[in-house]
Amino acid sequence: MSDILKNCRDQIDAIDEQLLKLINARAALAREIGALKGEGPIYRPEREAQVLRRLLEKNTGPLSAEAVTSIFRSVMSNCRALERELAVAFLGPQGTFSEEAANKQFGGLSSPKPCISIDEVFRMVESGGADYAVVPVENSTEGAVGRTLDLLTTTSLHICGEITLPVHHCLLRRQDGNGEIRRVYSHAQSLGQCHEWLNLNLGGVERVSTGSNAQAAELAAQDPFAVAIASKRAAEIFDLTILAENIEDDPKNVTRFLVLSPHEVEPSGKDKTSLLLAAKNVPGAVVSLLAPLAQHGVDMTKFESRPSKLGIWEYVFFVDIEGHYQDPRIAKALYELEQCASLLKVLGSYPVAVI
Ligand SMILES: O=C(O)C(=O)C[C@]1(C(=O)O)C=C[C@@H](O)C=C1
Repeated sequence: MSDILKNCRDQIDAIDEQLLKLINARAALAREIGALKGEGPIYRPEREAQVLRRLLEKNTGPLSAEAVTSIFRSVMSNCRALERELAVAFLGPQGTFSEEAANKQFGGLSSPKPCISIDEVFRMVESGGADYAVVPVENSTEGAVGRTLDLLTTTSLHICGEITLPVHHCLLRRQDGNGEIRRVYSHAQSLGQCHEWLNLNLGGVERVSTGSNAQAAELAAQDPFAVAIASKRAAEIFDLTILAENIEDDPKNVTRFLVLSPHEVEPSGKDKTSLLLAAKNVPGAVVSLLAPLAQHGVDMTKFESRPSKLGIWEYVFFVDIEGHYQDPRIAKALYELEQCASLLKVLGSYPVAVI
């Protein structure tokens, strides 16, 4: 071993010892905080967002912003686990993008609860079978996830966080598969996100939609004439060969997920509020819904309409605004909005996603 290499490694050993002491000192403080929380929630998304934002401001590299957030999410996850383990429900099975999103937000999952449907994810948390739910809400190519929006209208849970996940799809096949491809399995959203690529490369092949991409990978693992569109992680789990990578039509394909729980979240300094609105059945009512937001200078980041289940050609609106419902300016705008809407439900205020 060269002297330079030995010297670098000796320095790394010394730094690791310091890091170990410091991380344990941090963990001991987190445990102390845990004891102060009593019956209150252990996971504080607003505090975690503040910790990450502060570190990103201070980061001078060479570690990237992504690396710093990933390391510190894992540190906080381990500190949190000393306070109490959290059960997180998501659309399973293992290997879905929902699992990846949940892992990202919580810095690893000590008690994962994969569910068979989005309905089941909501139910799991509503019935106390899990502490948090992670559900997809919209994709940059395919738009809203209708089932999630519908369930948000009736749930008692609050949105307490958002996760943005770049989504890259792979074409997967059994290791021993060769010859004719007769079927391509994937979730309908993913088939849509790879529509052009499929037209160009697998034009005549039947497209079969499945409950999840992971299920598609599982089916392809049993079918020598099939391929699946799923993640790299699904390829590992189901022992499949990657025939092609990044086959999504838009290379900037991103899915946004929501985190839900029975608890509300305190302001973090950079928050979003999601609202469910319905307009009165009079001319100009939809336009008047937007007036209080404009008057108070509240920025809207999303406006999505969805057929209401109550009547034909009646709609509800999902609106995201910048700010926390406890901010006096937002509170005023919401009060005025309530006067002109036939329905206003605050679905939750939560920190804007950190990377
Ligand atoms: O500040 C707290 O409330 C903590 O419990 C500490 C800590 C952390 O490790 O920094 C852990 C869990 C919470 O979600 C937020 C932050």
